[in-house]
Amino acid sequence: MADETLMVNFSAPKKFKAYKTHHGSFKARDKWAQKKQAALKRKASGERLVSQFKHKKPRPSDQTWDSQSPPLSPKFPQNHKKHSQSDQTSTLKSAPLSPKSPSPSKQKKHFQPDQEQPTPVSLSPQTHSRKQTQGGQGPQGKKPQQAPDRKRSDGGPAAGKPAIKTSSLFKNNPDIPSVQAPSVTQLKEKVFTTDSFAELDLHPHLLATLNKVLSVTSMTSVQKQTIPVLLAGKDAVVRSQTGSGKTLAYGIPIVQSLQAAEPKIKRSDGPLALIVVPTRELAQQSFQILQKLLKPFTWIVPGVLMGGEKRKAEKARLRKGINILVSTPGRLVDHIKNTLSIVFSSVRWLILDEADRTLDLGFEKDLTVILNALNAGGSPRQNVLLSATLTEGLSRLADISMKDPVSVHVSEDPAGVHVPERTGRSRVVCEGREEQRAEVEGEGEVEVAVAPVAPVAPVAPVAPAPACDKAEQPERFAVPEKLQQHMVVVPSKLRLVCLAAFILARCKFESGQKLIVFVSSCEAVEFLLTLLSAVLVGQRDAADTPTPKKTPPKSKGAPPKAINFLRLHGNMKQEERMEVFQEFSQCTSGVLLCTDVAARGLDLPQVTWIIQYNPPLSAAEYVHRVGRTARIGAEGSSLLFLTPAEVAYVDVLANHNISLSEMKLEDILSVLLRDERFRGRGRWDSKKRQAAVEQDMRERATVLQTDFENIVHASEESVQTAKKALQSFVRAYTTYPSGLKHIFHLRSLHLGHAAKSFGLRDAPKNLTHTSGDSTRKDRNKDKK
Ligand SMILES: Nc1ncnc2c1ncn2[C@@H]1O[C@H](COP(=O)(O)OP(=O)(O)OP(=O)(O)O)[C@@H](O)[C@H]1O
Repeated sequence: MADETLMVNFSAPKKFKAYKTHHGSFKARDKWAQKKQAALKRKASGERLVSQFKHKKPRPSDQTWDSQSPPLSPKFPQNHKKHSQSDQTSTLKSAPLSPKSPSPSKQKKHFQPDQEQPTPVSLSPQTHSRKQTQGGQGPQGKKPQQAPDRKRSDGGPAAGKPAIKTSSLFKNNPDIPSVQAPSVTQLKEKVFTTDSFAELDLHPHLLATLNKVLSVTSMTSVQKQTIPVLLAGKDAVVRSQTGSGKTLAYGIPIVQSLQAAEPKIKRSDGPLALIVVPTRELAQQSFQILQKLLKPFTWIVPGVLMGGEKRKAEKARLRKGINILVSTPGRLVDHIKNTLSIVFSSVRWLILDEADRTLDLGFEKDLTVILNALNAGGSPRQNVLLSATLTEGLSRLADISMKDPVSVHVSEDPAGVHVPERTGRSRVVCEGREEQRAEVEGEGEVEVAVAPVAPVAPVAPVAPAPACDKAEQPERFAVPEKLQQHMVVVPSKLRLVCLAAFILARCKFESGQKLIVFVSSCEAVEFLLTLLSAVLVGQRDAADTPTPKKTPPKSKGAPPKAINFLRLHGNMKQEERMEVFQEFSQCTSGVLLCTDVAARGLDLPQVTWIIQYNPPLSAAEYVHRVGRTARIGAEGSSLLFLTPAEVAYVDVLANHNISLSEMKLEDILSVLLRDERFRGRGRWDSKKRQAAVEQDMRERATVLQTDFENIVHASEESVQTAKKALQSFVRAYTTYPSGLKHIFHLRSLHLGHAAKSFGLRDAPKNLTHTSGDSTRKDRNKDKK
């Protein structure tokens, strides 16, 4: 939908569309990846990007680059154009990181020559860029002059080393505002109770399965409140925080009731319980839990239907009979319309897990079809809606499909009762219904042949929640008690290096860290996967020591600490999605780059950090994303990236009782001081002064950014891929709901700076968009 509102003219070569990495890991299956791997190998052998000159003695003439000097790789001629000094190269020293950093003039003062002023990274287009030192042909196709190796032998600012062409990363950035996080009373939910499952009147085999197979003994709060209600045959609307055990809260009563059914259930009875979930991974996960619960009750057959699987095989399984059916909405509708053997006359249970998401995803029409088909079946049934963020909009669904539902709100501070105390700049901002991010479930392949369904008691289409009334009190959401929530304000240009530095800090200098990074589009996920893998993974000259002087001689055979990058998004093939899901579930450390396809319901063990590289479309989605960590009473942390223009989002979250503490950009970037791969040419390591340390850090950040840019600009294809990723980011930026447009608006997006965070040296000239009207029209159309 939003696609149509953008008229972006990137003409990426068609063949490039086929470039994908495999299994989410970085594997060279395509040309671009091969090139990047080649670059990686060069680095791995200690050559960095100046390998060709490693053994050549630097000469004074090597210090400069002139028009006679061709660039260094035959692959790069077209990229070797000179960039204007103002926007492409600069000294690092003059730009403040934030208002708190020394002002340019102050910094200058710090770095007087008599105070060992650092050698400025050259501004001059006559100096060698890291790329320029790679060898190859110049603009005029002439041979390069010899360039010295930028590796130092003495630990000092190597005389004879090339200057590094630096991007103006720290210049012309908007000021970082000081963040006055409003004080918020967070809603609390006690996860566990002291009550055992044995107190419920469950079948002994079910009880034994809970204890032995699922290793659970005490009930969680939501289980204690929900299971008796459902066992009593009532409908329920269940809201409790992420990772609090909602799956068992509905799974146990279903299994308990079906195993006791008389006459004994047969496969041929068809579906008796239907569980609808918004994503395939969640469908698979819920199915696996039900399989475990059903271990002692072999006559009850569970099954799963989801987009991406073979319909024929699913039809065959439906024909044989499935008693507890888990499905994504799109695929279920597909079968309702096309599979004769799907019969709902016996359905006694309808569970809508992540019920609000199922509506948000634009599945309301699907849900109407499902409800009509169930009603046509005519059997009385229990209906249960569950989510950590059930909102008012869901009550309409409850009206349609439920009978006097019992409301289970685990929070100690039920919404509407307590008005949290706030100070600061809080303001009420209500999010309207979310725009659908088209890729999310990847169910687009569902072909629905319009076969007539004859509903006995047709239900009206489930209406989406109307746009929030400004005066309405926003929903208060509970987040896990042991979740440490952080935010960092990062100017656009520095986003990529900040993300990379954060990943390095967690995955290279700490162990056992499992990170999930949320990104706003599939293309950006793919792009980041390739780029981060190429730059951060497996460089053998990496030194993990804090100071260069202590750098050990290159260790023979000591493997570099590899970072396991994976990715998950809706444009992936189904098998790949499942493999990645399993792999990330089982690994003990790694980074999962993903879209919101992984935001809901997934129970991935031991995730330590959630990074929201792009802010979510709503506070509810924020809650679900961070809820992938700190589950079931465990500890976990989250980090939200905001640009200076987006800082007001902190207030929006505060209005939903979500409170964040600020991390400083400098603190995140400071990890680069420990990584010698990104060492610049200054002798900052020998100095203790704060200004020198900061200068060193900036230089290293620039080296890192230059690595990214070199990889992106290694070929026209990779430039096009970066542009496509940027384009997808811009498109996603248009999908923030109107209630958040004052924070996330294209007008406040600096394209040139955003381009930098995609490793592009310039803002693409042909990227245009019609930001306002048509986007709005689309959104209104969507609301009708
Ligand atoms: N009573 C219990 N004791 C210990 N662990 C439990 C208990 N109940 C559930 N768990 C575990 O807690 C984890 C989270 O459960 P579940 O995925 O059902 O949470 P949820 O509330 O549905 O989360 P979300 O809102 O994110 O979907 C799972 O690993 C599950 O095995």
